[in-house]
Amino acid sequence: MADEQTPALASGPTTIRVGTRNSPLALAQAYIVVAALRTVLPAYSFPIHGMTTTGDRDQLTALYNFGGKGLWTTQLEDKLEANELDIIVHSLKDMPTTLPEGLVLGCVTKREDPRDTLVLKKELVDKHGWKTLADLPAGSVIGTSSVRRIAQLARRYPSLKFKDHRGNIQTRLRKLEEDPELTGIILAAAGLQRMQLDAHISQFLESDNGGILHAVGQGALGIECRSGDDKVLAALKMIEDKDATLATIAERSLMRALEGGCSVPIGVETKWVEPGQLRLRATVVSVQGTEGVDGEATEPITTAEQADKFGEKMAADLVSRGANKILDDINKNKPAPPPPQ
Ligand SMILES: NCc1[nH]cc(CCC(=O)O)c1CC(=O)O
Repeated sequence: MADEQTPALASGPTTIRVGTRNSPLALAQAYIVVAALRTVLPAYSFPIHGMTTTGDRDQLTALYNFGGKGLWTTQLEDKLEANELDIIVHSLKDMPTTLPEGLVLGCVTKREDPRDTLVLKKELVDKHGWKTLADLPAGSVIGTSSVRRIAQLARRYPSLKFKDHRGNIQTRLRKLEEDPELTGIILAAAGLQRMQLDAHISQFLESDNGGILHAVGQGALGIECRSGDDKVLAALKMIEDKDATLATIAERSLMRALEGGCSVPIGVETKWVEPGQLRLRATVVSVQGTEGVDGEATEPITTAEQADKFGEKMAADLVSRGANKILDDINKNKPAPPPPQ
């Protein structure tokens, strides 16, 4: 955090306009970022503009958007480019690894717990005392639409069944209780924690011993801005978290190098095993969970360039051991997007 304001922050307008999607989670995240900005820039104001995007309205098209071109983000980015907004707050995991020209990832803030969690149907917990995936009988149905989650869970728990499950977090929690077929659902810890819904969590899915790796960027917030906007960049620098930034740079460069969009089954985990020493684990799994290529390495990381190289190196290692075959199969079998309506 800067002790003194840079000249860019000390002069000119004192308003930073904040764009976000309109979902309860996105709004909660925008409030978190605005609260952090207020503590470092108390004289500034941060009006929040919520927007319902195509991705929110049309979940079918969004699902087909394997390439990660960001149906959830382009309309907000148009407003950023048109100077109608100054920053956009995103779940980093929903941000494409390549941004439109002229826009940059201005900062990554302190990361929440990046793990996935299991939320079990209350009635079944009360009746059977189930707590974890290992407690569930064969054939239990887990709701999730994430290929990454399904593929990894199927690999570890081959007797589970999966059912498509979408909507915002509140909707998913409601559908879990209402749908007689479902035993449980998988949700990111971070989203539940940010909305004080973490009492619903039955189990944190661990990464050890062939466990579940989370999505690239999961649990972190990414703030997008114009590349030449010195004032905003200086403000964002003050709320940046260095560890989260370097770790997510490595994760995103791994994904970029594998040309994976948000629906491609790449799981990762980054941990600072000691200060300046980053351990990166990654897995690329086939859609049915029958094949997988795993990687793990620890390197000294203190700069963005090193983090970027680390991710690329891991990607090359995974490819040399067969990850490209899995990704090619996925791209071959990718359904054509539905016609526009
Ligand atoms: N794809 C939706 C999405 N984007 C970010 C989060 C959770 C918050 C985060 O990972 O930062 C979620 C919900 C979920 O996966 O449970």
